[in-house]
Amino acid sequence: MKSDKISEAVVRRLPVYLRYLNELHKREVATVSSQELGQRLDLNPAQIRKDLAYFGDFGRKGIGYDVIYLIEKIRQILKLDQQINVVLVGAGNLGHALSNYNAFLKDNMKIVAVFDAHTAKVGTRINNLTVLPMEELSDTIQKLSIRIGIITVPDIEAQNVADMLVAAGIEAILNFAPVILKAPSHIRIHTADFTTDLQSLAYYLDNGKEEMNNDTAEAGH
Ligand SMILES: NC(=O)c1ccc[n+]([C@@H]2O[C@H](COP(=O)([O-])OP(=O)(O)OC[C@H]3O[C@@H](n4cnc5c(N)ncnc54)[C@H](O)[C@@H]3O)[C@@H](O)[C@H]2O)c1
Repeated sequence: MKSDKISEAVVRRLPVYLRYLNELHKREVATVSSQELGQRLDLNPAQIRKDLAYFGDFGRKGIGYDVIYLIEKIRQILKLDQQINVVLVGAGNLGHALSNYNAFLKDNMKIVAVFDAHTAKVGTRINNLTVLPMEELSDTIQKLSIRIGIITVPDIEAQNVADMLVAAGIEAILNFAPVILKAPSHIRIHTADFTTDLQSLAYYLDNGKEEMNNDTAEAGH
C-alpha cells in the first residue's frame, strides 16, 4: 500500500467513496464497478481506478471492486479503523449543533470533551458531556489522547484557541471561524467556511442565468 504517496486531492475523495460504499454495503451489494462509482459520484471512472490503485490492483475486470474489502482499505488509509478522540472548543450555537451531530461516530471519531471560556457555559451539558473550563484543556487533551480539535469560537478568539490546542499536543484542527489560522507546519488545519462557499454559489447563480441567456441566443441563430 503506497499510503505515504497519496495526494491531498485523493485523500479528500476517499471519504466520498467511503460514504457511497457504506451505502452499498447496507444494501448488501457485494461488488461495484468504477463506472457505477463514477456515475453515482459524478467522477471520471478512470480517475477512480487511478485513486483505488493506491491500495493495490484488486479490482477485477468485469466484476469490479469488492465493496467490503474496499471499505476496509479506505478506513485503514484514513485511519478510521482506530478510535480518534476529538475536542470541541466553543460551546455556542454551532458548537452545540456539532456536538449533537453523531453521524461521524460510526467512523470511530468521537467528540469526547467540550470546552468554553464563558463561566455561564461551563458546567452545562451537551449530549452527555459537561462543558469544561479552558484551564482544563491541556490536561484533558493529554489524558484522553485527543488528536483533533474543532474550533467554534468567534473569529477574534480563534487563533488564541488554536495556539492553545497546538501547545496541548493536538495534531489537526477543523476550524469553523472565518479566519485563516497559523500553526506549525506539522499541524493540519482545515477550515469549513460557509461564507465563502455561499459567496461562490452566488457567482454560479449569475453564471447560470448568463449561460441560459447565451444558450437561448445561440439557439435562436
Ligand atoms: N452559527 C453558525 O451557523 C455558524 C456557521 C458558520 C460559521 N460559524 C462560526 O463559528 C463560530 C461560532 O459561531 P456561533 O454562532 O456558535 O457563536 P456563539 O457566540 O454562539 O458561540 C461561541 C462560543 O465560543 C465561546 N468562546 C468565546 N471565546 C472563547 C475562547 N477564547 N475560548 C473558548 N471559548 C470561547 C463563547 O463563550 C461561546 O459559547 C464563529 O466564528 C462563527 O463565525 C458559525
